[in-house]
Parts: sequence; structure tokens; C-alpha cells
Amino acid sequence: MSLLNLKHIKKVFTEGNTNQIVALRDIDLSVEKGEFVAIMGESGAGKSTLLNIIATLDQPTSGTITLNQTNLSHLSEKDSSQFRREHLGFVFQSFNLLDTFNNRDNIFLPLVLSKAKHEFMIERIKPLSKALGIDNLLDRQPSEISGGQKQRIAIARALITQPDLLLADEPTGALDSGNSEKILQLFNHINHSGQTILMVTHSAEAASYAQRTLFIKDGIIYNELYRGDQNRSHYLEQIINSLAALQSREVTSQ
Ligand SMILES: Nc1ncnc2c1ncn2[C@@H]1O[C@H](COP(=O)(O)OP(=O)(O)OP(=O)(O)O)[C@@H](O)[C@H]1O
Repeated sequence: MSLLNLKHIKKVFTEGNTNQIVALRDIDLSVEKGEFVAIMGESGAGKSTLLNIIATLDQPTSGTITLNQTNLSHLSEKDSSQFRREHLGFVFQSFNLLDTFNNRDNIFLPLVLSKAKHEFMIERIKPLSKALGIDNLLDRQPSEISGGQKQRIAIARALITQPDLLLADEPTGALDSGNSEKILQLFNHINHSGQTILMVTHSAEAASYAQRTLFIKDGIIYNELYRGDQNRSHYLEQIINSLAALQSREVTSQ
């Protein structure tokens, strides 16, 4: 049984009284436990809408979505926020750290919201801060560290609850290439220790770190590529070719 299952997911937004925008037409997607999956597609393709539905921040118009066999399609607001806290971790392009807290307290935040004991939080942060190389940053404020370091703190905050699924939305979008590479290597490392990751990205380079890349276009999964045994540069080449094919098809179909 897959960890995440989406069946015939459709999402229609209504603007004003009549104007309907079909953001997702018919998405079928399964993610196995331990997979690292990237989602690519042009602006407006439906990536954020899909991520929001998986994150239980939005509900599909029709179709079903299950995570660990819990049906997420119709959770109440209260149940979905508890579900998010207990089962999902989030990493964003803009880090979303609270400047009034130091980095340690930022990382503790999801556990504080779940009313965890302080000793439990200390036990959880120890191996995590070692693995992420952030031991020396914990007492500082987010405003006192670099972008790459902020993203490490945000990753620690996402992982401290040991989520079933890590959702990353353009995690390297605000970083230079050196820091992007470090964060993606970290994702690889986290994935190798068993963490399932779903990452939305515009960057072919970032997607080449994943085991599988899905290409969304006009609200459907248009293509998917598996890395298999290929080295990363071959896989990157394939991703770039797929993106080019996607764009040229658009030109020829206009
Ligand atoms: N709340 C909303 N109300 C109306 N239309 C929306 C809403 N959210 C998204 N859309 C529309 O749904 C479609 C898909 O948008 P979405 O944000 O999912 O695309 P995206 O692939 O994430 O784009 P980007 O890469 O630019 O972030 C677009 O046509 C967008 O205008």
C-alpha cells in the first residue's frame, strides 16, 4: 500500500459568480514510503494547488486523497490542522521562521503546539541538529544567520515531529547555487535515512536530486521520469529534454 494516494483529483476555482478555473483536471498519483519525488511544471500548471490539497490546506472539488490510509478529502478544519501537525512537515522557499524566537525555539514550535514535554523536545533536537550541522546556530536569532542556514533550521523544524511526508515548496528558490546544492544534498541524505519527500520546483537541477520527477501541465500529470540507475547529470539531461518537449508541444499545439 502506497503512503500517499491521489485518485481522480479535480480542483475548480470559481471567480466571481460564474468564471470557473480548472486548476487540476484529473490527477492520479501514488507515492511510496521512502520515495523522493519532484513536481515540475510551468507557472499556472497547478503545482501549488496540488501541494495545498496534499497539505490539507485546501480540499479537492472531487476525487480522493489518502495518506497512510487516512482519507484527507473531507477533513474538518480542526482535524486537518491536527493532521498536519502530526503527519506532515513543511519547507518553504521563504523559510517562514519567526524572528521573535531564537532558532532552537523555532525548531521546537511544532512540538510546543502538540504540547510535548521539554525533555522530549531536547531528545528530538539532539540527533537532528547534529545531522543538519546546526548545533552552533541554535542560540542565535533567524536574523543573525544566512539564507542557507535559515533553510537548515526550517528543515529541522519540519523534521522534528518525524513526519510521514516532508512537503517542500521551492526549497532552494531563495538560495544561491552553492547553498542550493548543499540543501539538496541534505534532502538526499534525509531521504536515504528513510524520509519520504515531495518537492515542487522550477529547477531542473533541484529535480535531478529526486528519484522521480512528475511534469504537470494544464492540471494533469503529463509525463514522469524515473532516475533509476542513472547518474545525476544524465538524469538532469533527461529532465531538461522533457521540459523542452513540453514547451515545444505547447508551441506546435497553438
Ligand atoms: N484561489 C484561487 N482562485 C482562483 N484561481 C486560482 C486560485 N489558486 C490558483 N488559481 C488558478 O489555478 C491555476 C493553477 O495555479 P497554481 O498556483 O496551482 O499554479 P502553479 O503551477 O503553482 O504556478 P506557479 O509556478 O506560478 O506558482 C492557475 O490558473 C491559477 O490562476
